[in-house]
Amino acid sequence: MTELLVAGGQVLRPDTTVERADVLVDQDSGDILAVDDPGELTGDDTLDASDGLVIPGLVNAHTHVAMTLLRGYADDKPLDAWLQEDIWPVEAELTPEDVRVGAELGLVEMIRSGTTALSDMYFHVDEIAAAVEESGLRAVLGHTAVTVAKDEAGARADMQASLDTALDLDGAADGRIKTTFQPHSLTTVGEEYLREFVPEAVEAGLPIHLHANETTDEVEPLVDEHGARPLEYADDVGLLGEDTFLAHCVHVDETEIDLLAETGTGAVHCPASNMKLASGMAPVQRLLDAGVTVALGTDGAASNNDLDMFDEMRDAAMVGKLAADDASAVPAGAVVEMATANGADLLGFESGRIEAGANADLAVLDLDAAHLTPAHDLVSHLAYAARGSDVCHTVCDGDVLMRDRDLTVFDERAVRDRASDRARALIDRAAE
Ligand SMILES: CSC[C@H]1O[C@@H](n2cnc3c(O)ncnc32)[C@H](O)[C@@H]1O
Ligand SMILES: [Zn+2]
Repeated sequence: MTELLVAGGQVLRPDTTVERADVLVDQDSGDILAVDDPGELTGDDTLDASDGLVIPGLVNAHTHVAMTLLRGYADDKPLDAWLQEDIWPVEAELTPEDVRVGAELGLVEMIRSGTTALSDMYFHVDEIAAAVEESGLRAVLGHTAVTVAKDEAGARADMQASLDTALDLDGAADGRIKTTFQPHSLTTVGEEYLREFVPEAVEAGLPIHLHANETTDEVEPLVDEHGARPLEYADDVGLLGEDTFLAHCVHVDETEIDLLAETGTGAVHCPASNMKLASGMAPVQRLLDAGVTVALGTDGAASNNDLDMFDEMRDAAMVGKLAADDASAVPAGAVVEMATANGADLLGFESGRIEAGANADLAVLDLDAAHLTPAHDLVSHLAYAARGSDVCHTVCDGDVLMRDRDLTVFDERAVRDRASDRARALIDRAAE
């Protein structure tokens, strides 16, 4: 057995207290073996965390990782216009190799900023899976189906591809890859396709990930068409349940919040994307009060415009207070739980907590920085003051993916160069 000792750090424990401890990792199983007082444990290899804060690896529970290629390409528009006028026309030109390079760039950014698990919605998923396998990270992947503007054969083929991808890819990368069935949203997938394919996905035991209740432009036509709130309709077609998580949940009323809680459906809050696209403010404190499991996601880099989960924690706390008109709403400890344990729970990973038996997915922040001084409250710092660039070591599944800010996976310079070249060529193609 090869053992890694993460030594001398202050460690964020599952109850969101912080104590000085050593963390011993079994690199063969990829699990945490023990958390004990400093000096009590020994390992074959040591990661020095003596000036650091050791946290569970962050969980980005809703993203489109390959969209890094479109970072800064189209800004300052609302969701519908942004997708229809800018994003979808360019995405139609994306090749499998583009998606591979975009995913690699996003995964590099995640490792650098302490994210060790992601839940992704996109296409050319084999390329994303290959990038995830190479990265050493953990991911929930899937092919996202859209049926609007397709003929029946095309629509059914896309839904079937979502099912087949989820079934085929589950367990890849030695179990670091899991999958979800992914209807894109309640407006971009027709009711007949949801009624046909959702029961098949449920029958096959597949978890489900979709966008829901993101904008009023999406909610109002659904209410008009179905005479019910969008999540009542989602429940009627069988989408809600303990294995489903919904990205956004901005415009949810009390009935829908209760429905999420009763059915055990998760919500992934994407505060930066919701602010940038002016989609609205999600009622996060109300969701938490109702007992809904709320995780955090960046959404894609084209609507954020980065994949830094520290930004997301800060944004979630800030906009959560504004939405509740209450400075005590969505406090630091709550956003840290959303970005760690809650995300892991929704994605179905045994990570998100630093305790014996959990996956050894963790990040170490260098606390030796002006913006982290003084250290009254390190949970406060995580939520309000820390940045992705404070992360100095990242470990996933027991493997060190970044040590002293040097990546041990990917040739970062080459990934960035290829991504720049591919992004330029893509935009040129789309403009032709
Ligand atoms: C068909 S693959 C996934 C699809 O989702 C698009 N997308 C990116 N951000 C959002 C968002 O906030 N709401 C809805 N859809 C979004 C992405 O561009 C891909 O086309
Ligand atoms: Zn999204």
